[in-house]
Amino acid sequence: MLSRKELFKDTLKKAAHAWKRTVELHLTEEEANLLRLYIDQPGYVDLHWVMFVPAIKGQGTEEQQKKWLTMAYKFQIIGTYAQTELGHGSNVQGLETTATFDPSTDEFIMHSPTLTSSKWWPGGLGKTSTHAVVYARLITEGKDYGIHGFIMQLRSLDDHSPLPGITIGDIGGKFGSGAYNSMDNGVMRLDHVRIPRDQMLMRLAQVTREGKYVHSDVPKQLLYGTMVYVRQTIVADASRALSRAVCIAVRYGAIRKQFGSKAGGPETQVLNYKTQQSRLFPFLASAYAFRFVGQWLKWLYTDVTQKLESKDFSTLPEAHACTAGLKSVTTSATADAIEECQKLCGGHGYLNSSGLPELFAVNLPACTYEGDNVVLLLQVARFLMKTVSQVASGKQPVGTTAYMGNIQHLMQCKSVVNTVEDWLNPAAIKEVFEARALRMAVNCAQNISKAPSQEEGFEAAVAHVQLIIVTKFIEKLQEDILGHGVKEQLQKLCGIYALHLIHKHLGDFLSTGCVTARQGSLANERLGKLYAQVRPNAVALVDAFDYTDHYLGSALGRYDGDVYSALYKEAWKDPLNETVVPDGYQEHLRPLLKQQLKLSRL
Ligand SMILES: CCCCCCCCCC/C=C\CCCCCCCCCC(=O)SCCNC(=O)CCNC(=O)[C@H](O)C(C)(C)COP(=O)(O)OP(=O)(O)OC[C@H]1O[C@@H](n2cnc3c(N)ncnc32)[C@H](O)[C@@H]1OP(=O)(O)O
Ligand SMILES: Cc1cc2nc3c(=O)[nH]c(=O)nc-3n(C[C@H](O)[C@H](O)[C@H](O)COP(=O)(O)OP(=O)(O)OC[C@H]3O[C@@H](n4cnc5c(N)ncnc54)[C@H](O)[C@@H]3O)c2cc1C
Repeated sequence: MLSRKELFKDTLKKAAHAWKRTVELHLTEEEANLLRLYIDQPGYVDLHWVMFVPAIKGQGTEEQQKKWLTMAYKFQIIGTYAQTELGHGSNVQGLETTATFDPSTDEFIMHSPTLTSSKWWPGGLGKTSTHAVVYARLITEGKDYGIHGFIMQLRSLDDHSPLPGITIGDIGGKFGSGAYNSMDNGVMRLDHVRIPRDQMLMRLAQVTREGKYVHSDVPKQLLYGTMVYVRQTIVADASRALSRAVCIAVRYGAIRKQFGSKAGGPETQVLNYKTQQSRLFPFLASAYAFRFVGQWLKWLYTDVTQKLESKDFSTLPEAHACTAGLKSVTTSATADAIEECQKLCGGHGYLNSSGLPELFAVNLPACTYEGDNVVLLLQVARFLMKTVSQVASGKQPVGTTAYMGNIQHLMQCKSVVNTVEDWLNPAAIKEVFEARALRMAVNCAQNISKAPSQEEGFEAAVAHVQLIIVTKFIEKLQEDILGHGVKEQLQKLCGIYALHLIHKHLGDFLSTGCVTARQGSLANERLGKLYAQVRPNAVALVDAFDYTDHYLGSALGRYDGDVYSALYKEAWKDPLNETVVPDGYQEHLRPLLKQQLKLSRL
């Protein structure tokens, strides 16, 4: 119900309070991040911690880190990540902003040469940030060395006004009434703004006092390292958002009743309808699947970071492919699922008080930010094509592509599934997913060799990423899982996750010969049985997410199920209900009604 200005100020207030508590309670960086989650409104702090600080950590020298991170940790400065421009987003190499070295003053001149080079979108840039890591083309000795990161002060630390040569503002309202409108995504034009040479982030490359460009011995892809880090955190965000939506839809489905009453008896809970289960339970399974793969991805990222510190860059391509692919698949599935959860809740799901419209609006842009999902899947495809060609030349693949080493078997194997029960076997499931992913990648590599096209491989990338998610779910079930019967429930959800993908992508499985039509139909039969088995525990499985009513923010998803009185109470809070006769009655309704009445009496 807040206006844009009120919403923005409310976010500033909450973020400031969280910061105060962080200091008072001496929270670690990880704990502070968790606390920030409960602000639950996008705001400048997200960019400060999730992008500004990691960019300096990953791309700054030790000296630069000491100087800037000390200030950033104490919130003496607030930073953002200014990469995207009005005319350029996905194609980072196409950015136009320039950083031209001037040896006479030992400074870089930061400039926006065109309208399309205006920085556009960075969160917190519009009204809040005092500093930014700005990405620009480095030009020295008359040569363009491509994109590099620079730390720039944007606003005065005394009165917050923009520094000379910097034009800065908010880019305007966004999708939905609340959602991302709490964030001041910004626009910035630079008019020959000078910054000291040592504000170029110099871990990857340096410019000497004389203006000579020197590249370090680290791969230039580390320039994109911040994006790898954030994509990994976005997978965890997606699983959280999806579990919130599913929690609302499952709990409401157990309360809502329609049809089916016999002789005046109670109607049927909509959650008992098979159509409702087949639409909703795959999302329940996905919420668990994304959580487990998110935990694994966090481990992978930590592992890669440790290797990078000891100058082992070998796992960087895999980390890029995994983070890009999983960010893409999980955020797309989550946005689609939240939208479907609204429909699963019928008309009430469309009310803001259901919590679903806000959840959708705030998570939808995750399909775009931090790399458009299609563009990222094409990066995965590129990685797969390289791996296929390495396998062809005898190299043994490792990590998430290790299955490709089993090429002889996987290219010709036939699924062992013969009965409905066989689809309970994790090894049988894994094999068909591996065979499908490999066959699609190999087909794609063959097509590309005939008619090279960058866009080939999208589907193969999806198949590979789905295999990763299924595999990590199966591996999770091999761990010790506490709690009576918990493992059995998770096994059912794992089955639902995998088999619903077989159902959804049956065309791929059939056309690659991984599954026969009969096996596809057995998978559907198994799926129907699993839905029925999960039904009695569905509410417990969403209660297990352990969300408070306050955090869930939904009249439909209340823990106590007292949905109708909550909806009724929420309706009366609407500003339209502040008066019985609405504003505007005197000017617009009354004259009209009176006139029509007069006419009818003539
Ligand atoms: C705020 C959240 C709201 C939630 C609601 C409330 C809850 C609050 C809780 C908050 C909690 C957490 C908050 C999380 C907040 C997230 C906020 C995010 C805000 C968004 C920020 C942004 O969007 S920043 C801008 C992002 N931009 C992009 O991602 C651009 C995408 N484009 C690219 O990355 C590149 O252009 C490209 C990879 C597509 C192409 O690069 P290039 O032109 O160089 O070409 P190549 O394809 O030739 O690649 C060259 C080689 O480099 C390899 N590569 C590419 N990328 C990487 C990488 N990242 N790492 C390693 N290697 C990489 C590529 O594979 C090629 O290798 P070879 O094949 O070996 O040559
Ligand atoms: C809420 C939000 C917050 C953001 N925060 C920040 C921030 O803090 N800092 C920052 O720097 N940026 C930020 N961004 C910008 C974001 O990173 C870009 O929007 C994103 O990288 C996509 O780029 P684009 O908008 O240029 O889309 P485009 O690349 O123009 O995409 C348009 C369409 O073209 C398609 N397409 C593009 N290239 C290809 C290709 N090669 N093959 C096939 N299809 C293609 C895409 O799939 C898409 O459908 C934010 C964006 C949003 C929405």
